[in-house]
Amino acid sequence: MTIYFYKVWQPYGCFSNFSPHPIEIQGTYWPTVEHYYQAQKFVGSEEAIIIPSIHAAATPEEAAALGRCGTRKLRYDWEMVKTDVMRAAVLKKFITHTDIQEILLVTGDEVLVENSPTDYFWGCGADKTGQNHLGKILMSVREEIRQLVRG
Ligand SMILES: Nc1nc(O)c(N)c(N[C@@H]2O[C@H](COP(=O)(O)O)[C@@H](O)[C@H]2O)n1
Repeated sequence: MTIYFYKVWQPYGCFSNFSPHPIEIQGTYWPTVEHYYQAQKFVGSEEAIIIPSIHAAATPEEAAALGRCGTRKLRYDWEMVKTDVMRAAVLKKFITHTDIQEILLVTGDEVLVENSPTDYFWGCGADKTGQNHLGKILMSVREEIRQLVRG
């Protein structure tokens, strides 16, 4: 059975990058994966001045709105690095928070799908044909943590 998730308040909401699970990466604490991911779009770019505002955003929705502002230029290599950036953040989230790690592990080998009606890259999109990269990352993180737990 495929497990669909999207909004934080829906079933499996802890799989959303908007869930309130802080992560620490290279000595900096980020309130959510979404805060971290949106900020990384500008690392080393001429728009890097926006990073502290994204970090301080009161909600992941606000962080996403800042990062998605169409007039800001993203770092030149963003398309090449964005899935690695996301995977590192999602792995950190599920290693740090053992309560949701358990929820992830209990999904066994089920297919996980971000049921975004608009996102055909991270999610499956409105017609379910999207690439579902977030779901794929979660499944690969699940496998990596399984190996770590088994030792
Ligand atoms: N708008 C929105 N609301 C949510 O609750 C979501 N989980 C998402 N999806 C996330 O949006 C991020 C992609 O952002 P960019 O389009 O690359 O700026 C990614 O974290 C998705 O999982 N969207």
